[in-house]
Amino acid sequence: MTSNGKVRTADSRIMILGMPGVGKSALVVRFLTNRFIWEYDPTLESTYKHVTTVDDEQVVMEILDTAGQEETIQREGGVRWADGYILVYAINDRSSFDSILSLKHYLDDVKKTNVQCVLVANKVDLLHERRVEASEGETLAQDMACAFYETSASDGGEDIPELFHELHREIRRRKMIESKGRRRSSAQQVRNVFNRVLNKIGSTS
Ligand SMILES: Nc1nc2c(ncn2[C@@H]2O[C@H](COP(=O)(O)OP(=O)(O)OP(=O)(O)O)[C@@H](O)[C@H]2O)c(=O)[nH]1
Repeated sequence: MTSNGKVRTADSRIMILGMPGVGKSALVVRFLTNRFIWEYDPTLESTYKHVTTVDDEQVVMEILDTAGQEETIQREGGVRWADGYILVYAINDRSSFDSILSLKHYLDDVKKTNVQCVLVANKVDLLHERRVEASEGETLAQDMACAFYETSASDGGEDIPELFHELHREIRRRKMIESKGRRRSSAQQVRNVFNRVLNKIGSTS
């Protein structure tokens, strides 16, 4: 809520994606409540509005937690809505890691740009079941030009707030660059009109 009573719009809209069961809901709940809950309804898609502090600034985040088996059309609506994406796989599920790159290509295609994202390897508490090395996650994150975190929603998850904050920073950077670009192009348009008027005056005098 702002001081004049209006509901503040979100500073960043974040969508969380990954195969079923990798722990997307668990990560969101850990971020929002600092708790771990063992089971969630796998069919639910939920949006949360959350006020938090990033670099001493109060920000409003909207978070869309998707169900892994979502309809394509529903998912595409979420992708268009979001400013940035958290891509999640589980370290004990190789296929969830293998699906990440095509997911990133899908996001780039829908948004027609190289999207802002963070790569998260979840369930690091299950080290004895590891099927994906940390170095593979790091390399993939470098290829996708995004930050990489290995974490566990069930086991502490101290770095979970930081991964949401880092994505927010990336989104903010992108928005600043885009709004500077828009300001520059509208200033240029004014200059063009002005020049045309001057030329016209010059040619008639
Ligand atoms: N050991 C362990 N289990 C986890 C962790 N995170 C989630 N789980 C478990 O993994 C299962 C799936 O977690 P969810 O958070 O529902 O996964 P999801 O990606 O939201 O699943 P869908 O909604 O089906 O797409 C649940 O049984 C969780 O308790 C973790 O960090 N470690």
